[in-house]
Amino acid sequence: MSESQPTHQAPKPRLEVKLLDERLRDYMPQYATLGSAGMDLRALLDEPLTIAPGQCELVRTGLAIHIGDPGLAGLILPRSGLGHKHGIVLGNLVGLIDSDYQGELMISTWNRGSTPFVLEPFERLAQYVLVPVVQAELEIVDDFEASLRGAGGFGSSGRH
Ligand SMILES: O=c1ccn([C@H]2C[C@H](O)[C@@H](COP(=O)(O)OP(=O)(O)OP(=O)(O)O)O2)c(=O)[nH]1
Ligand SMILES: [Mg+2]
Repeated sequence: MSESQPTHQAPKPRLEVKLLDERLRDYMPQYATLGSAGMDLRALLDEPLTIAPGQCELVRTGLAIHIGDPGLAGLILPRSGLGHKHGIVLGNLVGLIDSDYQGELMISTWNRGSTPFVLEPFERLAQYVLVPVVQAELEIVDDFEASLRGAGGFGSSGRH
C-alpha cells in the first residue's frame, strides 16, 4: 500500500553528521516512514554483546551529530518493541543531546528484564528525535500573581 503524502511539510533542518566508523555509511539513520518522528540509531559493535539482566552498557553509535541551533535539541528514546518485549531500555531513561554537543552519540543500554539479551552489531537500538527548545531567563520575585492551581500538584485536582 502506498503511503499518503503529508499535506504540508516544513523544510527539514540539515544537520551535520560525522561518521566515526566507515561501516556507518551503509547504516545511516533514517526515518522509517514519511511520518516517523524518530530516526533509528544502531549499535556500533564488532561482535554480539550479551547484556545480563540488570546490566547497563554504554553502546557506541559511531555518529556525531552537531545540531548547532540552540532552538533545537536531540532526544534519545527507547524503541518500544525492544523495551516492551525484551526489557531493553535506557539507563538514563531519556538521553538529552545539547545543540552544542559534537561528540559521539552514546546509548546507555539497560536490560531491565529478567533474561540476558544479545545485542547484534548494527541492530537498531534506540531512536533519535529532534525537538524544538526554548531557553528561558530566570527572574527572582518574592510572590507570584495568584493562579487557580496555586501550589497544588501531585494529584491535588483529584479524579473526575
Ligand atoms: O543518552 C545520552 C545522553 C547524553 N549524551 C551526550 C550528549 C549530551 O549533550 C551530553 C551531556 O548530556 P547530559 O547533559 O545529559 O549529561 P551530564 O551528566 O549533565 O553531563 P555534562 O556535564 O557533560 O553536561 O552527553 C549522549 O551521547 N547520550
Ligand atoms: Mg549536562
